[in-house]
Amino acid sequence: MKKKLVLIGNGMAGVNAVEQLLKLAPNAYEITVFGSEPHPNYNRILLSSVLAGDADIKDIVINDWDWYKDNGITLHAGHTVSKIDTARKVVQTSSGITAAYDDLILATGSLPFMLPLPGADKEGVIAFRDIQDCQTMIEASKKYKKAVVIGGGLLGLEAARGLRNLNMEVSVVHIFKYLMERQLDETASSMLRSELEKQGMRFLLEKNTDSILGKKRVTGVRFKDGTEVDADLVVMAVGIRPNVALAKENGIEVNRGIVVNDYLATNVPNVYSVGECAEHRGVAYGLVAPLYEQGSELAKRLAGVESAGYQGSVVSTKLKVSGVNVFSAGQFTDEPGTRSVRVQDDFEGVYKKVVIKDGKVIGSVLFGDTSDGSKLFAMIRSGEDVTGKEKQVLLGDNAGGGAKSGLDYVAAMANDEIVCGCNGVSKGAIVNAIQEKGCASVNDIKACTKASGSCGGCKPLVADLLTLTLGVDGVKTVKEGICGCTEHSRDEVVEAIRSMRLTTTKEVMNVLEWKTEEGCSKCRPALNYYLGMAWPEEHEDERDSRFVNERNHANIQKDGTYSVVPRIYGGVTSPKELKKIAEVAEKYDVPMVKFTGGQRIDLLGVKKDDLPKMWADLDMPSGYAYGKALRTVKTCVGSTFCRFGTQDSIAMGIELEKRFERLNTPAKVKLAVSGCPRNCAEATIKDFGVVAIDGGWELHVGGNGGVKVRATDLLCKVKTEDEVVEWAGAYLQYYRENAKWNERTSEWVQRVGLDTISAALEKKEDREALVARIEKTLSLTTDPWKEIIEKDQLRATFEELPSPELTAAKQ
Ligand SMILES: Cc1cc2nc3c(=O)[nH]c(=O)nc-3n(C[C@H](O)[C@H](O)[C@H](O)COP(=O)(O)OP(=O)(O)OC[C@H]3O[C@@H](n4cnc5c(N)ncnc54)[C@H](O)[C@@H]3O)c2cc1C
Ligand SMILES: NC(=O)c1ccc[n+]([C@@H]2O[C@H](COP(=O)([O-])OP(=O)(O)OC[C@H]3O[C@@H](n4cnc5c(N)ncnc54)[C@H](O)[C@@H]3O)[C@@H](O)[C@H]2O)c1
Ligand code: SF4
Ligand code: FES
Repeated sequence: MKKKLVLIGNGMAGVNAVEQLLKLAPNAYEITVFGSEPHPNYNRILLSSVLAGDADIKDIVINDWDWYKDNGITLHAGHTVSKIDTARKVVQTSSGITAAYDDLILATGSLPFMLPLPGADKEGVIAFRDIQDCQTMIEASKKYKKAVVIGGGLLGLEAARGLRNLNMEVSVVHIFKYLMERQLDETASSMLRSELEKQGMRFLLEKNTDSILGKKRVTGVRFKDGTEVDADLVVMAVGIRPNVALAKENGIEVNRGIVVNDYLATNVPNVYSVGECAEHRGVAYGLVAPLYEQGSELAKRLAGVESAGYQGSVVSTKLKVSGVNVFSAGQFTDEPGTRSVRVQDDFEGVYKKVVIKDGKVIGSVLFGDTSDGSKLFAMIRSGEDVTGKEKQVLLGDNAGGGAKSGLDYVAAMANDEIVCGCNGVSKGAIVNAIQEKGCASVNDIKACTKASGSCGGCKPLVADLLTLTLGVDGVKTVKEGICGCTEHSRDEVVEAIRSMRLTTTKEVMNVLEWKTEEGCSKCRPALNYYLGMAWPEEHEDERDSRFVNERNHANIQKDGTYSVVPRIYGGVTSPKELKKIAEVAEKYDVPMVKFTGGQRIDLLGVKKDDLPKMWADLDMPSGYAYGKALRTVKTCVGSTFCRFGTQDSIAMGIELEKRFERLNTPAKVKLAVSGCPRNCAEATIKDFGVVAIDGGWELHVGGNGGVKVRATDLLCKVKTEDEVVEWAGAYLQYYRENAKWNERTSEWVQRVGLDTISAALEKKEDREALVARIEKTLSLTTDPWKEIIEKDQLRATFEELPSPELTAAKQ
């Protein structure tokens, strides 16, 4: 008869131990699992990705409901064990379910630490630990604007990034002067802070929280120094505590965590513990890699496989915030007896530090370029002697001597050594996937073994293993599908549209065998754009494939109202135009009239059914403030009035705006023209910036003043106004034809490189061909609001009344 195994805690550590046990001894136990959360086992690590909008809840399930059934496991999800009778070997849930065991695993994880502040029980004060918390944040972001995250550690910063992606204003409160002080030194921490500030996060450092303000729901946070910050949502990310209450109440020895020996056994016979709740040699871990190592040892023990037992783990961390590469491992601070090698490149934003003691690498911090992370981590764990080649550890062979390459490292790894700590995948499992299952790219390996699918820190090692096993030529260059509905890349899709003359999204989906019938919110607008770009005459814009703002030709606001932004060429208006705008604002009771950063006037708080009437009364062109299109052309006063001006920037700005208005582009496009190098129109943070110089103009490209600030690259200098217009047209069309949908010029220029763009535009005949194509497209555009006003059926969608045709059809 099978023995009975009960697992309390359906989380990452406990279920991983069961998975490993099933591999070693599939028939040894009848298994019962209890989990408080009403979900199957999921990857908690990826909650950060769910919050950031990069993954769905369904994508993060590790073992679905069927897995339990297929392995004969009884799962009680949504049930909390409240009692363990260690004498009778029975557990009981608060809902009354009982289960007898021969062996019991406690894997109850941790509880987020909630600061015991006055007001901490208010609505809107939460932790970030499980699916429920994640959903609460996503819901809150739909209604509220201001989030405060308390704690500038890994969790706090990942929460902050996610909340920024949800369009919330985020302030991170941290008790120390430096962020992530448990993982980074001051230099790396300062670099991290300035990078995150560029992403729009605000930091309140050295702040000790005093209380949470508000009546029923939180409205703010007060600090001990008397200052306050507004908040509609407060996320506490100030650390975790092992969840030990159940063990303690039932006579199992507990210190900070549940005390276990090298075989993960507690002081009570047949009771084991793994995961964040367990304390081994005085350490309770908070990262998955060590928990999986514990699981592996426990599985061996339960399966009767001899082993040396668990010896403790060295840990490494990687912050999962897109656009920021941070790695930390081992002991990274300088102590007596340690020496370190550092490299700092402020131009590239790179910092690397390796700490060495007694000839061995004992710790490392990397910022900006973390590609050496896995290699350094392997060195820390192996304790290899690097005496005499300390510099090569960081600088590679350029520093002389013979430090090992990444390939040497993976070659030297033992087969059972873990490559992907997040998913507990060994070198042997990866090599097996390559040799036996035909995996030939990092993506294949991810799909097959899960390695590299969580924090991504092991990707370089996985790539090295591929090269080692298959040779450079055998590794598949990975093409990324434009979304989950297809494996076809942007270039393949555009090529198919062109070569097969596909003109509707349905055709594209059929011909390229889309996996879903209707596509998704990512591919449908992208296809609609590519089709319009390739076939401006033949393709009919598919309104339903556009986002709500573009469908309605107005920006939806957080309260469900819209904004109206008429075009004001070059930011130049007249008393007559201003009077008209004022009259319309009064007539429709517009609650707010505001100047935008792009030199125009925003009428905010407009009801949907007033939109067509207001546009009819305004009789001005749409400013496309809502679209992936040319937005504004900002100008300074230039030589007309300014004593420094060398050229007429206003006339140039108006010329460009009139020429390119209504142009559909992969992502929004902003232009600016400055009348002299003082650059008052801030042309060097625009998608296309024009700066007047003595005897001509400088043309700048790829700038961005938004979340990721980027200064432009200088494309070229030209002499005449006509040349400015020609280059602008050629550049915009080249961008339209080559960028991915939703890719800003700042990202595109970095991806394809300025040299490629310069080469494509260098020859006059190439520029003229591009200009001819952009002019064709422009000649086919019409003002959307004029069209809506004129067409009853379109107007009816705004007035929320059935259109005359529909009414007639029903009668
Ligand atoms: C947002 C986020 C991002 C993270 N990112 C990373 C990362 O990038 N890298 C990394 O290494 N780590 C990361 N971590 C930490 C990692 O997720 C944890 O170390 C890991 O999940 C701990 O696993 P565990 O099984 O010990 O605990 P848990 O995953 O917490 O599982 C314990 C489970 O037991 C259940 N339980 C508790 N008591 C009972 C009871 N009495 N009866 C029944 N069920 C019970 C709990 O509800 C829970 O579901 C992250 C954590 C979070 C929250
Ligand atoms: N990428 C990753 O590896 C990753 C991501 C998220 C979470 N995690 C893990 O999840 C667990 C929880 O993460 P965490 O960041 O909450 O824990 P943590 O203990 O690593 O960091 C908490 C941070 O909050 C700060 N803090 C403490 N009290 C504060 C206060 N009163 N006001 C402001 N700041 C305060 C601390 O100085 C510390 O930097 C950890 O085990 C962590 O390793 C890991
Ligand atoms: S950029 Fe030069 S010309 Fe334009 S306003 Fe500034 S100083 Fe005057
Ligand atoms: S180590 Fe995190 S995904 Fe592999």
